[in-house]
Amino acid sequence: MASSAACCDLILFGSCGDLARRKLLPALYQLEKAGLLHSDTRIIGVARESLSLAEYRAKVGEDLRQLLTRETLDESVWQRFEKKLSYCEIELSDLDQYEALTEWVDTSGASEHERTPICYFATPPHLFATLCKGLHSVGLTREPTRVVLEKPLGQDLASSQKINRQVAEYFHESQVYRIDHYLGKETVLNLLALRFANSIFSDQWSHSTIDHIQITAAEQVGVEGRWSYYDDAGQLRDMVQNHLLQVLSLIAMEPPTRLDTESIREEKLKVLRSLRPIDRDNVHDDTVRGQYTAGFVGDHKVPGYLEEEGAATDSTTETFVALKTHIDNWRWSGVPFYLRTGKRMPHKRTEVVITFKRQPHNIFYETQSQLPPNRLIIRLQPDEGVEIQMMNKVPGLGKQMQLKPTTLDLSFYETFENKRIADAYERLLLEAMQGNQYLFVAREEVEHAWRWIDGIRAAWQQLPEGPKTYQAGTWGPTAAVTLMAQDGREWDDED
Ligand SMILES: NC(=O)C1=CN([C@@H]2O[C@H](COP(=O)(O)OP(=O)(O)OC[C@H]3O[C@@H](n4cnc5c(N)ncnc54)[C@H](OP(=O)(O)O)[C@@H]3O)[C@@H](O)[C@H]2O)C=CC1
Ligand SMILES: O=C1O[C@H](COP(=O)(O)O)[C@@H](O)[C@H](O)[C@H]1O
Repeated sequence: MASSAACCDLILFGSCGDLARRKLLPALYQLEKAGLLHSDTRIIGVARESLSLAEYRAKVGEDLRQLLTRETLDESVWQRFEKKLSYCEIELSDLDQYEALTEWVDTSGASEHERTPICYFATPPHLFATLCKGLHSVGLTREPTRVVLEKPLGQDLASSQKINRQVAEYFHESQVYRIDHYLGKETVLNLLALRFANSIFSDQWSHSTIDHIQITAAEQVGVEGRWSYYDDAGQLRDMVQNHLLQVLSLIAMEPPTRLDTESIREEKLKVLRSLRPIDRDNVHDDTVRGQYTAGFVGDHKVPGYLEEEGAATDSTTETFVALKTHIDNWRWSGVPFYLRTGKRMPHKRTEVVITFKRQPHNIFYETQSQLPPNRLIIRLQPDEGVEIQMMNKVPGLGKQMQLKPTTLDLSFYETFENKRIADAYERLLLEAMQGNQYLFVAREEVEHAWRWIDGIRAAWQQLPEGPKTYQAGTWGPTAAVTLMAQDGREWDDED
Protein backbone atom coordinates (compact mmCIF):
# COMPACT_ATOMS: atom_id res chain seq x y z
CA MET A 1 0.00 0.00 0.00
CA ALA A 2 1.47 3.38 -1.04
CA SER A 3 1.91 5.92 1.71
CA SER A 4 0.23 9.27 1.51
CA ALA A 5 2.35 12.08 0.11
CA ALA A 6 3.81 14.86 2.20
CA CYS A 7 1.90 18.11 2.47
CA CYS A 8 2.56 20.13 -0.69
CA ASP A 9 1.71 23.23 -2.63
CA LEU A 10 1.53 21.77 -6.13
CA ILE A 11 1.72 24.63 -8.62
CA LEU A 12 0.64 23.57 -12.11
CA PHE A 13 2.01 26.02 -14.66
CA GLY A 14 0.04 25.61 -17.88
CA SER A 15 -2.95 24.31 -15.96
CA CYS A 16 -5.49 25.00 -18.72
CA GLY A 17 -3.44 23.11 -21.31
CA ASP A 18 -3.95 19.68 -22.79
CA LEU A 19 -1.49 17.84 -20.55
CA ALA A 20 -2.83 19.32 -17.33
CA ARG A 21 -6.46 18.69 -18.31
CA ARG A 22 -6.09 15.20 -19.76
CA LYS A 23 -3.39 13.76 -17.52
CA LEU A 24 -2.32 15.75 -14.47
CA LEU A 25 -5.64 16.77 -12.95
CA PRO A 26 -7.26 13.35 -13.49
CA ALA A 27 -4.16 11.77 -11.90
CA LEU A 28 -4.43 14.09 -8.90
CA TYR A 29 -8.13 13.29 -8.58
CA GLN A 30 -7.26 9.57 -8.51
CA LEU A 31 -4.65 10.18 -5.82
CA GLU A 32 -7.28 12.02 -3.79
CA LYS A 33 -9.70 9.14 -4.33
CA ALA A 34 -7.08 6.66 -3.13
CA GLY A 35 -6.47 8.80 -0.05
CA LEU A 36 -2.91 9.51 -1.14
CA LEU A 37 -3.02 13.32 -1.16
CA HIS A 38 -2.24 14.92 2.17
CA SER A 39 -5.40 16.53 3.53
CA ASP A 40 -3.75 19.98 3.58
CA THR A 41 -2.14 19.75 0.15
CA ARG A 42 -3.13 22.55 -2.21
CA ILE A 43 -3.17 22.51 -6.01
CA ILE A 44 -2.65 25.90 -7.60
CA GLY A 45 -3.46 26.11 -11.28
CA VAL A 46 -1.54 28.81 -13.13
CA ALA A 47 -2.40 29.99 -16.63
CA ARG A 48 -3.09 33.22 -18.41
CA GLU A 49 -6.79 32.68 -18.95
CA SER A 50 -8.89 35.06 -16.89
CA LEU A 51 -10.88 32.81 -14.57
CA SER A 52 -12.38 33.25 -11.12
CA LEU A 53 -11.72 30.50 -8.59
CA ALA A 54 -15.28 29.23 -9.03
CA GLU A 55 -14.89 29.19 -12.82
CA TYR A 56 -11.60 27.30 -12.62
CA ARG A 57 -13.04 24.70 -10.26
CA ALA A 58 -16.09 24.30 -12.48
CA LYS A 59 -13.84 23.85 -15.54
CA VAL A 60 -11.76 21.16 -13.82
CA GLY A 61 -14.94 19.40 -12.67
CA GLU A 62 -16.37 19.47 -16.18
CA ASP A 63 -13.14 18.08 -17.65
CA LEU A 64 -13.01 15.28 -15.09
CA ARG A 65 -16.62 14.29 -15.75
CA GLN A 66 -15.79 14.09 -19.44
CA LEU A 67 -12.38 12.45 -19.19
CA LEU A 68 -12.94 9.73 -16.62
CA THR A 69 -13.86 6.95 -19.01
CA ARG A 70 -13.90 3.83 -16.85
CA GLU A 71 -15.83 5.35 -13.97
CA THR A 72 -18.03 8.26 -13.06
CA LEU A 73 -16.86 11.10 -10.90
CA ASP A 74 -17.27 10.24 -7.23
CA GLU A 75 -19.05 13.31 -5.87
CA SER A 76 -17.73 12.95 -2.32
CA VAL A 77 -14.14 12.69 -3.59
CA TRP A 78 -14.76 15.63 -5.92
CA GLN A 79 -16.00 17.77 -3.04
CA ARG A 80 -12.75 17.11 -1.13
CA PHE A 81 -10.64 17.56 -4.25
CA GLU A 82 -12.34 20.78 -5.34
CA LYS A 83 -11.46 22.43 -2.04
CA LYS A 84 -7.78 21.80 -2.75
CA LEU A 85 -7.91 23.71 -6.05
CA SER A 86 -7.07 27.36 -6.46
CA TYR A 87 -6.24 29.43 -9.52
CA CYS A 88 -3.72 32.15 -10.24
CA GLU A 89 -3.74 34.12 -13.48
CA ILE A 90 -0.25 34.97 -14.74
CA GLU A 91 1.19 35.84 -18.13
CA LEU A 92 4.31 33.75 -17.60
CA SER A 93 6.53 35.73 -19.96
CA ASP A 94 6.04 38.80 -17.77
CA LEU A 95 8.37 38.66 -14.75
CA ASP A 96 6.38 41.35 -12.95
CA GLN A 97 3.35 39.11 -12.68
CA TYR A 98 4.94 36.32 -10.58
CA GLU A 99 4.29 38.31 -7.41
CA ALA A 100 0.69 37.10 -7.73
CA LEU A 101 1.87 33.65 -6.63
CA THR A 102 2.64 34.87 -3.14
CA GLU A 103 -1.07 35.25 -2.51
CA TRP A 104 -1.52 31.49 -2.92
CA VAL A 105 1.79 29.88 -2.04
CA ASP A 106 3.80 30.08 1.13
CA THR A 107 7.09 31.58 -0.07
CA SER A 108 8.34 32.61 3.33
CA GLY A 109 11.53 30.50 3.39
CA ALA A 110 12.72 26.95 3.68
CA SER A 111 12.57 26.31 7.39
CA GLU A 112 9.07 27.74 7.82
CA HIS A 113 7.47 25.86 4.95
CA GLU A 114 4.73 23.59 6.07
CA ARG A 115 3.96 22.65 2.53
CA THR A 116 6.66 21.66 0.07
CA PRO A 117 6.27 23.76 -3.08
CA ILE A 118 6.30 21.66 -6.25
CA CYS A 119 6.43 23.67 -9.46
CA TYR A 120 5.21 21.56 -12.39
CA PHE A 121 6.17 23.09 -15.74
CA ALA A 122 3.40 21.87 -18.06
CA THR A 123 4.13 24.67 -20.51
CA PRO A 124 6.07 24.88 -23.75
CA PRO A 125 9.78 24.53 -22.87
CA HIS A 126 10.71 27.96 -24.28
CA LEU A 127 9.10 29.35 -21.09
CA PHE A 128 11.27 27.32 -18.69
CA ALA A 129 14.05 29.92 -18.33
CA THR A 130 11.59 32.75 -17.63
CA LEU A 131 9.66 30.53 -15.26
CA CYS A 132 12.82 29.88 -13.26
CA LYS A 133 13.63 33.61 -13.09
CA GLY A 134 10.06 34.45 -12.09
CA LEU A 135 10.05 31.81 -9.36
CA HIS A 136 13.41 33.03 -8.11
CA SER A 137 12.06 36.57 -7.86
CA VAL A 138 9.42 35.41 -5.37
CA GLY A 139 11.67 33.07 -3.39
CA LEU A 140 10.32 29.89 -4.92
CA THR A 141 13.59 28.33 -6.03
CA ARG A 142 14.98 27.72 -2.54
CA GLU A 143 15.04 24.24 -0.99
CA PRO A 144 12.75 22.43 -0.39
CA THR A 145 11.02 23.60 -3.59
CA ARG A 146 11.02 20.97 -6.33
CA VAL A 147 10.59 21.53 -10.03
CA VAL A 148 9.04 19.00 -12.43
CA LEU A 149 10.00 19.35 -16.09
CA GLU A 150 7.93 17.94 -18.92
CA LYS A 151 9.42 16.68 -22.15
CA PRO A 152 10.66 17.58 -24.68
CA LEU A 153 13.89 18.58 -22.97
CA GLY A 154 15.42 20.06 -26.07
CA GLN A 155 15.61 19.13 -29.71
CA ASP A 156 19.21 17.95 -29.57
CA LEU A 157 22.17 17.84 -27.21
CA ALA A 158 22.94 21.57 -27.47
CA SER A 159 19.38 22.73 -26.78
CA SER A 160 18.88 20.24 -23.95
CA GLN A 161 22.15 21.38 -22.36
CA LYS A 162 20.89 24.93 -22.62
CA ILE A 163 17.63 24.10 -20.82
CA ASN A 164 19.47 22.10 -18.17
CA ARG A 165 21.95 24.95 -17.63
CA GLN A 166 19.15 27.50 -17.32
CA VAL A 167 17.32 25.38 -14.78
CA ALA A 168 20.56 24.63 -12.90
CA GLU A 169 21.15 28.36 -12.39
CA TYR A 170 18.23 28.32 -9.98
CA PHE A 171 17.67 24.73 -8.87
CA HIS A 172 20.09 22.13 -7.55
CA GLU A 173 19.91 18.78 -9.41
CA SER A 174 18.36 17.24 -6.29
CA GLN A 175 15.39 19.60 -6.76
CA VAL A 176 14.84 18.72 -10.44
CA TYR A 177 12.37 16.00 -11.53
CA ARG A 178 12.53 15.32 -15.29
CA ILE A 179 9.50 13.40 -16.46
CA ASP A 180 9.60 10.40 -18.74
CA HIS A 181 6.10 9.07 -18.29
CA TYR A 182 7.17 5.54 -19.27
CA LEU A 183 9.04 5.34 -15.96
CA GLY A 184 5.71 5.74 -14.18
CA LYS A 185 4.08 2.80 -15.95
CA GLU A 186 3.36 -0.17 -13.72
CA THR A 187 4.82 -2.66 -16.17
CA VAL A 188 7.97 -0.67 -16.81
CA LEU A 189 8.59 -0.72 -13.07
CA ASN A 190 7.85 -4.42 -13.06
CA LEU A 191 10.96 -4.86 -15.21
CA LEU A 192 12.93 -4.24 -12.02
CA ALA A 193 10.94 -6.87 -10.12
CA LEU A 194 11.15 -9.37 -12.93
CA ARG A 195 14.90 -8.99 -13.35
CA PHE A 196 16.04 -8.57 -9.78
CA ALA A 197 13.53 -10.59 -7.75
CA ASN A 198 13.68 -13.78 -9.83
CA SER A 199 16.86 -15.81 -10.09
CA ILE A 200 15.55 -17.75 -13.09
CA PHE A 201 15.84 -14.50 -15.02
CA SER A 202 18.70 -12.71 -13.29
CA ASP A 203 20.97 -15.72 -13.81
CA GLN A 204 20.10 -15.95 -17.49
CA TRP A 205 20.43 -12.30 -18.40
CA SER A 206 23.48 -11.97 -20.60
CA HIS A 207 25.17 -12.83 -23.88
CA SER A 208 25.74 -16.40 -22.72
CA THR A 209 22.03 -17.26 -22.92
CA ILE A 210 20.32 -14.43 -24.81
CA ASP A 211 20.37 -14.30 -28.61
CA HIS A 212 18.81 -10.88 -29.10
CA ILE A 213 16.33 -8.40 -27.61
CA GLN A 214 13.50 -6.52 -29.33
CA ILE A 215 11.75 -3.46 -27.97
CA THR A 216 8.61 -2.34 -29.81
CA ALA A 217 6.40 0.67 -29.10
CA ALA A 218 3.71 0.57 -31.76
CA GLU A 219 0.92 3.14 -31.72
CA GLN A 220 -2.34 3.24 -33.64
CA VAL A 221 -2.66 7.00 -33.33
CA GLY A 222 -1.28 9.45 -35.86
CA VAL A 223 -0.13 12.95 -34.94
CA GLU A 224 -3.39 13.80 -33.13
CA GLY A 225 -3.57 17.47 -34.15
CA ARG A 226 0.04 18.10 -33.03
CA TRP A 227 1.50 18.35 -36.53
CA SER A 228 3.68 21.40 -35.98
CA TYR A 229 5.29 19.97 -32.82
CA TYR A 230 5.57 16.49 -34.25
CA ASP A 231 6.94 17.51 -37.61
CA ASP A 232 9.87 19.25 -35.89
CA ALA A 233 10.46 16.22 -33.70
CA GLY A 234 9.79 13.00 -35.62
CA GLN A 235 9.53 9.54 -34.07
CA LEU A 236 13.24 9.25 -33.27
CA ARG A 237 13.20 12.28 -30.99
CA ASP A 238 9.60 11.91 -29.81
CA MET A 239 9.83 8.25 -28.71
CA VAL A 240 13.32 6.74 -29.04
CA GLN A 241 15.38 9.46 -27.34
CA ASN A 242 13.34 9.15 -24.18
CA HIS A 243 10.91 6.24 -23.72
CA LEU A 244 12.64 3.49 -25.69
CA LEU A 245 16.08 4.34 -24.34
CA GLN A 246 14.73 4.36 -20.80
CA VAL A 247 13.18 0.91 -21.28
CA LEU A 248 16.39 -0.30 -22.89
CA SER A 249 18.40 1.01 -19.93
CA LEU A 250 16.22 -0.83 -17.42
CA ILE A 251 16.46 -4.04 -19.43
CA ALA A 252 20.21 -3.86 -19.91
CA MET A 253 21.56 -2.26 -16.74
CA GLU A 254 23.65 -4.06 -14.15
CA PRO A 255 21.90 -4.87 -10.85
CA PRO A 256 21.83 -1.63 -8.85
CA THR A 257 23.16 -2.03 -5.32
CA ARG A 258 19.98 -0.56 -3.85
CA LEU A 259 16.56 0.52 -5.05
CA ASP A 260 17.42 4.18 -4.76
CA THR A 261 17.86 7.13 -7.06
CA GLU A 262 21.63 7.20 -7.18
CA SER A 263 22.16 3.47 -7.71
CA ILE A 264 19.55 3.17 -10.45
CA ARG A 265 20.61 6.31 -12.28
CA GLU A 266 24.26 5.26 -12.18
CA GLU A 267 23.47 1.91 -13.79
CA LYS A 268 21.16 3.37 -16.45
CA LEU A 269 23.79 5.94 -17.33
CA LYS A 270 26.42 3.24 -17.88
CA VAL A 271 24.12 1.62 -20.43
CA LEU A 272 23.58 4.88 -22.30
CA ARG A 273 27.33 5.47 -22.31
CA SER A 274 27.92 2.01 -23.78
CA LEU A 275 25.50 2.34 -26.70
CA ARG A 276 27.43 1.72 -29.89
CA PRO A 277 27.21 4.85 -32.05
CA ILE A 278 25.29 4.71 -35.29
CA ASP A 279 27.15 6.79 -37.85
CA ARG A 280 27.59 7.14 -41.60
CA ASP A 281 29.28 3.71 -41.79
CA ASN A 282 26.39 1.70 -40.35
CA VAL A 283 23.34 3.98 -40.59
CA HIS A 284 22.21 2.54 -43.90
CA ASP A 285 22.31 -1.08 -42.73
CA ASP A 286 21.21 -0.57 -39.15
CA THR A 287 18.33 1.93 -39.34
CA VAL A 288 15.04 2.24 -41.22
CA ARG A 289 12.89 5.36 -41.38
CA GLY A 290 9.29 5.40 -42.54
CA GLN A 291 6.42 7.80 -43.10
CA TYR A 292 2.80 6.60 -43.24
CA THR A 293 0.50 7.02 -46.19
CA ALA A 294 -3.30 6.74 -46.08
CA GLY A 295 -4.72 3.40 -45.05
CA PHE A 296 -6.90 1.60 -42.53
CA VAL A 297 -6.21 1.17 -38.83
CA GLY A 298 -8.75 -1.39 -37.70
CA ASP A 299 -11.91 -0.39 -39.51
CA HIS A 300 -11.01 3.27 -39.69
CA LYS A 301 -9.82 4.92 -42.83
CA VAL A 302 -7.04 7.33 -41.89
CA PRO A 303 -5.18 9.98 -43.89
CA GLY A 304 -1.50 9.84 -44.71
CA TYR A 305 0.99 11.90 -42.70
CA LEU A 306 1.20 14.52 -45.44
CA GLU A 307 -2.59 14.85 -45.48
CA GLU A 308 -2.98 15.39 -41.73
CA GLU A 309 -4.45 18.67 -40.51
CA GLY A 310 -1.87 21.47 -40.80
CA ALA A 311 0.57 19.32 -42.77
CA ALA A 312 3.21 20.60 -45.16
CA THR A 313 3.15 18.46 -48.29
CA ASP A 314 6.91 18.08 -48.61
CA SER A 315 7.82 16.97 -45.09
CA THR A 316 10.39 14.20 -44.77
CA THR A 317 9.84 13.69 -41.04
CA GLU A 318 9.87 10.04 -39.99
CA THR A 319 6.80 8.57 -38.28
CA PHE A 320 8.45 5.14 -37.95
CA VAL A 321 11.92 4.07 -36.87
CA ALA A 322 13.49 0.64 -36.62
CA LEU A 323 17.10 0.23 -35.67
CA LYS A 324 19.69 -2.22 -34.49
CA THR A 325 22.17 -1.32 -31.81
CA HIS A 326 24.67 -2.95 -29.46
CA ILE A 327 25.67 -2.26 -25.91
CA ASP A 328 29.41 -2.49 -25.86
CA ASN A 329 30.05 -4.03 -22.48
CA TRP A 330 30.89 -7.41 -21.02
CA ARG A 331 27.31 -8.55 -20.37
CA TRP A 332 25.89 -7.75 -23.77
CA SER A 333 28.79 -8.50 -26.07
CA GLY A 334 27.42 -9.78 -29.39
CA VAL A 335 23.72 -9.36 -28.44
CA PRO A 336 21.86 -7.06 -30.83
CA PHE A 337 19.05 -4.87 -29.53
CA TYR A 338 16.38 -4.12 -32.12
CA LEU A 339 14.22 -1.06 -31.41
CA ARG A 340 11.07 -0.22 -33.32
CA THR A 341 8.41 2.45 -32.92
CA GLY A 342 5.84 3.98 -35.22
CA LYS A 343 2.56 5.80 -35.58
CA ARG A 344 -0.44 4.26 -37.37
CA MET A 345 0.58 0.66 -36.75
CA PRO A 346 -2.05 -2.10 -36.76
CA HIS A 347 -2.20 -2.26 -32.94
CA LYS A 348 -1.18 -0.36 -29.87
CA ARG A 349 1.55 -2.59 -28.47
CA THR A 350 4.55 -1.87 -26.28
CA GLU A 351 6.59 -4.92 -25.51
CA VAL A 352 10.04 -6.28 -24.85
CA VAL A 353 10.89 -9.64 -26.37
CA ILE A 354 13.91 -11.53 -25.07
CA THR A 355 14.87 -14.38 -27.40
CA PHE A 356 17.11 -16.99 -25.83
CA LYS A 357 19.73 -19.00 -27.66
CA ARG A 358 18.65 -22.27 -29.21
CA GLN A 359 19.53 -25.62 -27.69
CA PRO A 360 23.02 -26.65 -28.83
CA HIS A 361 21.81 -30.09 -29.93
CA ASN A 362 18.38 -31.40 -30.93
CA ILE A 363 17.54 -34.89 -29.65
CA PHE A 364 13.98 -34.60 -30.97
CA TYR A 365 15.07 -34.34 -34.61
CA GLU A 366 12.78 -37.17 -35.72
CA THR A 367 9.64 -35.13 -35.00
CA GLN A 368 10.98 -31.59 -34.76
CA SER A 369 13.57 -30.67 -37.36
CA GLN A 370 14.53 -27.50 -35.48
CA LEU A 371 13.69 -26.46 -31.93
CA PRO A 372 12.42 -22.89 -31.75
CA PRO A 373 14.14 -20.65 -29.20
CA ASN A 374 12.48 -19.87 -25.87
CA ARG A 375 11.16 -16.37 -25.66
CA LEU A 376 10.24 -14.15 -22.75
CA ILE A 377 7.71 -11.52 -23.78
CA ILE A 378 7.09 -8.64 -21.43
CA ARG A 379 3.88 -6.87 -22.47
CA LEU A 380 4.17 -3.31 -21.21
CA GLN A 381 0.82 -2.19 -22.63
CA PRO A 382 -1.99 -2.90 -23.28
CA ASP A 383 -2.98 -6.30 -21.84
CA GLU A 384 -0.10 -6.01 -19.39
CA GLY A 385 1.61 -9.26 -18.57
CA VAL A 386 4.53 -11.62 -18.97
CA GLU A 387 4.68 -14.59 -21.30
CA ILE A 388 7.17 -17.41 -21.71
CA GLN A 389 7.18 -19.38 -24.94
CA MET A 390 8.48 -22.90 -24.49
CA MET A 391 8.27 -26.39 -25.97
CA ASN A 392 6.09 -29.08 -24.40
CA LYS A 393 5.37 -32.70 -25.10
CA VAL A 394 1.96 -33.32 -26.60
CA PRO A 395 0.26 -35.89 -24.32
CA GLY A 396 -0.15 -39.28 -25.97
CA LEU A 397 1.14 -42.86 -26.22
CA GLY A 398 2.56 -42.66 -29.72
CA LYS A 399 5.98 -44.11 -30.36
CA GLN A 400 7.50 -40.81 -31.29
CA MET A 401 7.54 -37.86 -28.97
CA GLN A 402 5.50 -35.00 -30.41
CA LEU A 403 6.47 -31.51 -29.28
CA LYS A 404 4.46 -28.31 -29.45
CA PRO A 405 5.33 -24.66 -28.85
CA THR A 406 3.25 -23.49 -25.86
CA THR A 407 2.90 -20.35 -23.80
CA LEU A 408 2.94 -19.70 -20.07
CA ASP A 409 0.95 -16.51 -19.84
CA LEU A 410 0.69 -14.35 -16.75
CA SER A 411 -1.86 -11.64 -17.38
CA PHE A 412 -1.74 -8.86 -14.79
CA TYR A 413 -5.49 -8.36 -14.97
CA GLU A 414 -6.22 -11.99 -14.22
CA THR A 415 -3.50 -12.44 -11.63
CA PHE A 416 -4.13 -9.23 -9.72
CA GLU A 417 -7.88 -9.17 -10.34
CA ASN A 418 -8.91 -6.43 -7.97
CA LYS A 419 -5.99 -4.17 -8.61
CA ARG A 420 -6.55 -1.09 -10.69
CA ILE A 421 -3.48 -0.28 -12.80
CA ALA A 422 -2.62 3.32 -12.00
CA ASP A 423 -1.83 5.79 -14.75
CA ALA A 424 1.84 6.72 -15.03
CA TYR A 425 1.19 10.32 -14.01
CA GLU A 426 -0.43 9.21 -10.74
CA ARG A 427 2.74 7.44 -9.71
CA LEU A 428 5.05 10.19 -10.91
CA LEU A 429 3.13 12.96 -9.16
CA LEU A 430 3.08 10.91 -5.98
CA GLU A 431 6.83 10.21 -6.16
CA ALA A 432 7.55 13.92 -6.78
CA MET A 433 5.43 14.82 -3.75
CA GLN A 434 7.27 12.21 -1.69
CA GLY A 435 10.63 13.53 -2.87
CA ASN A 436 11.72 10.31 -4.62
CA GLN A 437 13.73 10.96 -7.77
CA TYR A 438 14.39 7.38 -8.82
CA LEU A 439 11.64 7.40 -11.46
CA PHE A 440 12.84 10.69 -12.93
CA VAL A 441 15.61 11.14 -15.43
CA ALA A 442 18.98 12.60 -14.47
CA ARG A 443 20.53 15.43 -16.46
CA GLU A 444 23.40 13.23 -17.61
CA GLU A 445 21.02 10.55 -18.86
CA VAL A 446 19.12 13.05 -20.96
CA GLU A 447 22.33 14.42 -22.40
CA HIS A 448 23.86 11.02 -23.20
CA ALA A 449 20.65 9.96 -24.90
CA TRP A 450 20.70 13.11 -27.03
CA ARG A 451 24.34 12.58 -27.96
CA TRP A 452 23.50 9.14 -29.37
CA ILE A 453 20.35 10.37 -31.14
CA ASP A 454 22.19 13.37 -32.64
CA GLY A 455 24.68 10.92 -34.18
CA ILE A 456 21.88 9.04 -35.92
CA ARG A 457 20.26 12.23 -37.19
CA ALA A 458 23.57 13.52 -38.52
CA ALA A 459 24.14 10.22 -40.31
CA TRP A 460 20.61 10.28 -41.78
CA GLN A 461 21.32 13.69 -43.24
CA GLN A 462 24.13 12.20 -45.27
CA LEU A 463 21.96 9.53 -46.82
CA PRO A 464 20.72 10.21 -50.35
CA GLU A 465 17.22 8.87 -49.58
CA GLY A 466 14.65 10.00 -46.97
CA PRO A 467 12.06 7.86 -45.14
CA LYS A 468 10.39 5.02 -46.98
CA THR A 469 6.61 5.07 -47.10
CA TYR A 470 4.38 2.51 -45.39
CA GLN A 471 0.64 2.20 -45.48
CA ALA A 472 -1.17 3.15 -42.28
CA GLY A 473 -2.27 -0.04 -40.55
CA THR A 474 0.89 -2.01 -41.42
CA TRP A 475 4.04 -2.73 -39.41
CA GLY A 476 6.16 -0.17 -41.25
CA PRO A 477 8.26 -0.30 -44.40
CA THR A 478 9.35 -3.76 -45.58
CA ALA A 479 12.93 -2.63 -44.98
CA ALA A 480 12.19 -3.06 -41.26
CA VAL A 481 11.60 -6.76 -41.89
CA THR A 482 14.83 -6.92 -43.85
CA LEU A 483 16.70 -5.27 -40.97
CA MET A 484 16.10 -8.40 -38.93
CA ALA A 485 15.93 -10.91 -41.76
CA GLN A 486 19.50 -10.06 -42.79
CA ASP A 487 20.53 -11.37 -39.37
CA GLY A 488 18.32 -14.46 -39.70
CA ARG A 489 15.76 -13.09 -37.22
CA GLU A 490 12.24 -11.72 -37.28
CA TRP A 491 10.01 -9.30 -35.36
CA ASP A 492 7.48 -10.68 -32.93
CA ASP A 493 4.36 -9.97 -35.04
CA GLU A 494 1.62 -12.55 -34.94
CA ASP A 495 -0.50 -10.71 -37.49
N1 LIG B 1 -0.28 17.09 -24.11
C1 LIG B 1 0.40 15.99 -23.84
O1 LIG B 1 -0.14 14.87 -23.81
C2 LIG B 1 1.84 16.08 -23.53
C3 LIG B 1 2.49 17.30 -23.45
N2 LIG B 1 3.81 17.34 -23.11
C4 LIG B 1 4.51 18.62 -22.99
O2 LIG B 1 3.92 19.40 -21.97
C5 LIG B 1 3.95 20.76 -22.30
C6 LIG B 1 2.53 21.30 -22.34
O3 LIG B 1 1.83 20.61 -23.35
P1 LIG B 1 0.29 20.82 -23.65
O4 LIG B 1 -0.47 20.86 -22.40
O5 LIG B 1 -0.06 19.83 -24.67
O6 LIG B 1 0.30 22.27 -24.32
P2 LIG B 1 -0.90 23.28 -24.41
O7 LIG B 1 -0.50 24.30 -25.44
O8 LIG B 1 -2.19 22.59 -24.54
O9 LIG B 1 -0.89 23.98 -22.98
C7 LIG B 1 0.11 24.84 -22.58
C8 LIG B 1 -0.35 25.62 -21.37
O10 LIG B 1 0.63 26.60 -21.10
C9 LIG B 1 -0.02 27.88 -21.05
N3 LIG B 1 0.83 28.94 -21.54
C10 LIG B 1 1.53 28.97 -22.70
N4 LIG B 1 2.19 30.15 -22.79
C11 LIG B 1 1.89 30.85 -21.67
C12 LIG B 1 2.24 32.11 -21.16
N5 LIG B 1 3.07 32.91 -21.82
N6 LIG B 1 1.74 32.50 -19.99
C13 LIG B 1 0.88 31.72 -19.29
N7 LIG B 1 0.52 30.50 -19.70
C14 LIG B 1 1.02 30.08 -20.87
C15 LIG B 1 -1.20 27.73 -21.96
O11 LIG B 1 -2.11 28.75 -21.72
P3 LIG B 1 -3.11 29.21 -22.89
O12 LIG B 1 -4.16 28.14 -22.91
O13 LIG B 1 -3.57 30.53 -22.43
O14 LIG B 1 -2.30 29.28 -24.16
C16 LIG B 1 -1.67 26.34 -21.57
O15 LIG B 1 -2.33 26.40 -20.32
C17 LIG B 1 4.65 20.85 -23.65
O16 LIG B 1 6.02 21.06 -23.46
C18 LIG B 1 4.42 19.47 -24.25
O17 LIG B 1 5.41 19.12 -25.17
C19 LIG B 1 4.52 16.21 -22.84
C20 LIG B 1 3.94 14.98 -22.91
C21 LIG B 1 2.57 14.80 -23.29
O1 LIG C 1 5.54 11.06 -25.17
C1 LIG C 1 4.82 10.62 -26.03
O2 LIG C 1 4.21 9.42 -25.80
C2 LIG C 1 3.05 9.06 -26.51
C3 LIG C 1 2.90 7.55 -26.30
O3 LIG C 1 2.67 7.32 -24.94
P1 LIG C 1 1.87 6.03 -24.46
O4 LIG C 1 1.86 6.13 -22.99
O5 LIG C 1 0.50 6.13 -25.08
O6 LIG C 1 2.61 4.85 -24.98
C4 LIG C 1 3.16 9.39 -27.99
O7 LIG C 1 1.92 9.14 -28.63
C5 LIG C 1 3.51 10.86 -28.13
O8 LIG C 1 3.70 11.16 -29.51
C6 LIG C 1 4.78 11.17 -27.38
O9 LIG C 1 5.01 12.57 -27.39
